[in-house]
Amino acid sequence: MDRLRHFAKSMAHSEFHNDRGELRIYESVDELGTDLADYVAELSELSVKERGVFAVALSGGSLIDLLGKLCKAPYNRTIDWAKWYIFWADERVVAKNHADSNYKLAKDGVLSKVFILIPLFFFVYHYLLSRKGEAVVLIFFTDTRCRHKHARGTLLVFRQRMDLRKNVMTEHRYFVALLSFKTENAVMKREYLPSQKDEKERYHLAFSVYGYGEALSGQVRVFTEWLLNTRRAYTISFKLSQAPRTPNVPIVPSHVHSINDSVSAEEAADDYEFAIRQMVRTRLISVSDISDCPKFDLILLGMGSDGHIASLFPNHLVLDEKDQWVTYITDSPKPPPERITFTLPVINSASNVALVVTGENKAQAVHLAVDAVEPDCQSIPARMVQPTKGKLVWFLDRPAASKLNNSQLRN
Ligand SMILES: O=C1O[C@H](COP(=O)(O)O)[C@@H](O)[C@H](O)[C@H]1O
Repeated sequence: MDRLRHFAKSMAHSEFHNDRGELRIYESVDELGTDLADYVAELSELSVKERGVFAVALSGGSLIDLLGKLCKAPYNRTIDWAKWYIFWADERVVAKNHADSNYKLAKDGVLSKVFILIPLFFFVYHYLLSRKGEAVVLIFFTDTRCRHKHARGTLLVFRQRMDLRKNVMTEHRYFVALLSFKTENAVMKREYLPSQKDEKERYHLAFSVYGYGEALSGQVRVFTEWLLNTRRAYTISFKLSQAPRTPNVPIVPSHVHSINDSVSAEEAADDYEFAIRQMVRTRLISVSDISDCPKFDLILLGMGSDGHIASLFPNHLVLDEKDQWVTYITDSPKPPPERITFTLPVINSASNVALVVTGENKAQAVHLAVDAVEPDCQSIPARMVQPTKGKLVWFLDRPAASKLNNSQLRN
């Protein structure tokens, strides 16, 4: 199976190594997205095994779309999302709900598909842990205002997450059903519930969940009690506006570290560095044994057509910053002007850095960043990404690789 996967993977892209790291070149953006998700998932697994957590820094731009496969099967089930700590390698100093915010981009593209199930999942999971050996019924309600396929998707993911925790679940008999609140549908679907009265009585708890505002939750509870013939029903309700559009995977909201958007760029950079220092102190982020810099398990970078990475632009003074971990600029050549950014020492202290670049408009910058060319290319920020001890991997599609010197890499 593994050999097959390896074969399939090696067919999908060409892989080369030079002193600029590992270059992976893909025939299509879709293949790139699949391999990128695989790569992130493998690093996450490794890091969770070694350190118990995975500290990852994201960028904005086209990278977020390319990370989209992480929210889909199999990664939504197999990745231990609860162990992820998420940061931004750069951020625009705008409100979190502003169209230019890198946080918003990641939230809409990836993280919003991860938030909503958390309270429910962890609540139920911890409840189950405390009721060892007892039988439990979980009922997911939906109604016509909730689109059923999404409710079913959520149910499916929930069930899979529970099944993944086999060591806990073997302690229980549990049962999951999806019902519609509309009475006629509920009656129709009663076959999903334990049928015998004595069977019913063995289930002591009902969670009725999904898509309701406060006003309806009481009715749902009464209905649940009636169905289960028990007074120990428990109801959790979500407002319809919070209903997820796709099945979710659980990232813990407090593990998502976005910038303070209500202060100046300078203060936001200081605050962000302070937050990272706290995490280094508790070793949620490792520390480099060469510098005193944080050692992220993975930093994911995009690259602009001018060769900028994070918010480090060509010929900008902050490229020389050696002391700060996070710095700020107020004169970004690409709008918006105010940004915060990881500095090069932090990027180069990471255990892994991925540079993800697609499109022909970036081919010249890729050539200048990767190939051995004239000295003035030294000022291309992407060329300055040289992890001291870590590993650098370039994910390129064919058009982005089309100006590389080595003809094997171009075709
Ligand atoms: O402004 C930025 O641009 C770069 C590159 O973006 P892309 O859309 O050309 O991929 C991005 O990596 C960075 O995070 C962002 O702030």
